[in-house]
Amino acid sequence: MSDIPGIVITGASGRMGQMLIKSVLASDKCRLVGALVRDGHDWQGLDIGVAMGGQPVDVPVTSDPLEAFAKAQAVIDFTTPAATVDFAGLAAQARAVHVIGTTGLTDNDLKAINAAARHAVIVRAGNMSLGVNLLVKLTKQVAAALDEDFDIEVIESHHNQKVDAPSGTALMLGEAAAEGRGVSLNDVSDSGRNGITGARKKGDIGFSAIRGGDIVGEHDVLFAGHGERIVLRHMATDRALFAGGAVKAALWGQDKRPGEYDMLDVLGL
Ligand SMILES: NC(=O)c1ccc[n+]([C@@H]2O[C@H](COP(=O)([O-])OP(=O)(O)OC[C@H]3O[C@@H](n4cnc5c(N)ncnc54)[C@H](O)[C@@H]3O)[C@@H](O)[C@H]2O)c1
Ligand SMILES: O=C(O)C1=N[C@H](C(=O)O)CCC1
Repeated sequence: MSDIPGIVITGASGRMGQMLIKSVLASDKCRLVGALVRDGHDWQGLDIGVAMGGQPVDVPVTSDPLEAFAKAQAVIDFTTPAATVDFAGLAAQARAVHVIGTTGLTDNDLKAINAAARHAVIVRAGNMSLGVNLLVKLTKQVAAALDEDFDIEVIESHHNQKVDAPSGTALMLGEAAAEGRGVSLNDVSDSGRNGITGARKKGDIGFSAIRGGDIVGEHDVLFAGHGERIVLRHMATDRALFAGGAVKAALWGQDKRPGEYDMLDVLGL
């Protein structure tokens, strides 16, 4: 029995799942103890190393979350909102740190996750990269320094398989801009413009989503004034960035009290 934390990766066959498996296997600070896929997936029962086209790593793929989480000190979860809500309850039952990267969560999903965080540590962020979390801080600072003569627009680009919009990152940036301005994002958010929309409403925070090809994730926060524009930009070119942040969060959470945390907590920003 090793004393470094054992980690389960959910959605193991997904884009982020596979990247997370590689990150955990490459780390000497944690070990892989489980790889979870949807029930009926053809990887079930295979060794995860072999399923991913490499050497065996002695971790069979399972579709039983209870069995997998019982062996884990942390669960890293980049799946779908419905799966993540289920996993939040089960990870809390197992007293495992639950790192949530899943985006597209509704207010009801967030309530369920918040309830699970009464019993266990949950770290949730729409983006686990250092760069984006720094951008969140900068966005709040710039929004606080400028008045409503500067229109704020968040523009995001992602690959053509992404299912939610605006992206989790865009919403984090929009929340930060709204906080800087001292308003609630719900009151000023404007996304999905189409048709005769009328002139832009002063004070609104706009969102635009581009989907195409294999774009990993790009975000601009535009502050457009009269005669000048400020653009804060982050461009991700490698998903390893998100996986590295998630593993860091799983380790950080090991000695924390139950509650809901984010990457600003983990990174000390
Ligand atoms: N927070 C971040 O830094 C960050 C970074 C990248 C992606 N994401 C988010 O992570 C999520 C996944 O992204 P992706 O590109 O890997 O998607 P993906 O579709 O490639 O992977 C999702 C995987 O989850 C699996 N899954 C669904 N329900 C499941 C269940 N009940 N049990 C086990 N597995 C289940 C699917 O089979 C799939 O393999 C999205 O919400 C995305 O926006 C967040
Ligand atoms: O590929 C995705 O999906 C991504 N999702 C996150 C988001 O919604 O912001 C982070 C970037 C990649």
